[in-house]
Amino acid sequence: MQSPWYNQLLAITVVVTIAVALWPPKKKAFRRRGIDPGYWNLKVWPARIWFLIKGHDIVEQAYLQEKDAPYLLQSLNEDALVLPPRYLPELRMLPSSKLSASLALVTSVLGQHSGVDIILKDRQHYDIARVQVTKSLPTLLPILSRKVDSILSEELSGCSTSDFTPVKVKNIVSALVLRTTLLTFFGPELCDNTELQWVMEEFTNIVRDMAIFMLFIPKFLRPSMQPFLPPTARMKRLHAQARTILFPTAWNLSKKAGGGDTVINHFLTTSEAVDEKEIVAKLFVLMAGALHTTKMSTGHALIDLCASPECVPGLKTEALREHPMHEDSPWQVEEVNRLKLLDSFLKESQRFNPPNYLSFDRIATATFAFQDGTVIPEGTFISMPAGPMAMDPENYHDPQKFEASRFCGTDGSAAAAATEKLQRTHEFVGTESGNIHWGHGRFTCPGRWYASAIMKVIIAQIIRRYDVKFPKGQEERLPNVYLDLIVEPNPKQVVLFRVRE
Ligand code: HEM
Repeated sequence: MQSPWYNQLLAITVVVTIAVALWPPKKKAFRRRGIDPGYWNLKVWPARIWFLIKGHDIVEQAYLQEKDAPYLLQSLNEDALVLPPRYLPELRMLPSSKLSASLALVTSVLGQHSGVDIILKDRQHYDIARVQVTKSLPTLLPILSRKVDSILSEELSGCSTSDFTPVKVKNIVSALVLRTTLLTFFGPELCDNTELQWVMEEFTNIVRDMAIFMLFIPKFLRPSMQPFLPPTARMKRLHAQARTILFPTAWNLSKKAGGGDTVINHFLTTSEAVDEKEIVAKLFVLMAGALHTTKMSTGHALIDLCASPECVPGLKTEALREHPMHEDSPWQVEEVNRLKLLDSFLKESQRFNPPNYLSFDRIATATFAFQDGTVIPEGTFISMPAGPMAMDPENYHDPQKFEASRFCGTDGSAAAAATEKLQRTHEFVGTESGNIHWGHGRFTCPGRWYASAIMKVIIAQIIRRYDVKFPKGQEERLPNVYLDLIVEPNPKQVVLFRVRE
């Protein structure tokens, strides 16, 4: 007769063997790039750090070596499945019941711990950016145009027609984008409120700090630890501060604006019951998304003006044709829409400096299979290699060459002659094969018409009013800063400004 110890040992061995067999590394079918976090994620930290330092190179190399093969990549938080572009047509047809962009956004910043998950409640933030903000552009843009002018005059008050004045790109772009965005969100009374400016920028810092804390805490402990972490208290105070600034005045402001084309007013008027806490939470997330991306893209564009001085005369001629120098009236939306060369320049700048090297982030909310049989299990975080796609000769002729007129022909006439559909893909907001910098499909950035319009006004006004160039001895852009996959303009970059005669 066998001893009870023998039976127990046998039972334990069987259970462990089954557990190991049923618990292989996640999504084993796909090749892995970067460092494998290994069984039970034992090597997850080396994998995360490697991604932080080398994420950009890993994605680039993977595309060059095997662009049609999906691969797994341990990013800072989630384990992402990077899919090749050939799956895009199928992915864009999938219903929102199978793919979620908002959930991917929340997951990527561990936003369930910092309140970013408010965007999962409904689509109010998305609809306001897409519908109300875009519809308000004809009335909003002239107001923003005047604001751009006054910010430029303030920030460049030391500039003259005789000498060039050095200005940090980061500072001027930050002032322009932050204050115009606050004007759009809260109206003229609040856009220059420095406390509100600080509050709105601080939100992103706290979300980042919370995510960093959480990475060090095992998943199952996170919800119980969250209330005791320093970012939680900071976030609570920040929300309270925002409500104090915004809510005594919000209704009055909206009434004063005569129906109110501010984002806060759109939230108030489209909410069934006004819940200040919820509105502030949604405003924070929308503002954070709008600010960071628009600042980066505008910074890149300003630097590209200096890096490609040969494209400035054409852009200047176009801007002066649509808005002659003697006119001190603000830009109108129809005039901005006619800036086709500027559209093309901004698209080319974005092609070279995408906001993120991976785009089209989604979470599979149900298991599905592609036509080739590849199965994407529920819960998979998927992405696409936006950066390398934009530099693929299959998508763009001579992709390494910066061609300001690539999307419209040298004088803009090609775009004018093209069909309406073609014209639309040639706009900055348009997407063509190889371009997923605004995302793709049914969740494409809903704020892109607004972002494009304000960026065009900023760059067109700089071109009309100033000569810009790099400091003496600098011919090329300082290298971009890659923090994992985010492509930031170099924070040290300085541009010289001189008032045009
Ligand atoms: C140059 C500036 C901008 C860039 C490059 C950009 C890019 C993007 C990208 C890539 C996405 C993800 C789309 C997808 O995965 O299909 C996105 C989503 C979004 N963007 Fe933008 N964006 C910009 C400006 C703005 C602005 C100014 C607003 C608001 C007025 C805005 C509001 C949103 C919203 C609400 C989402 C959806 C978030 C969600 O999934 O819930 N964006 N944007």
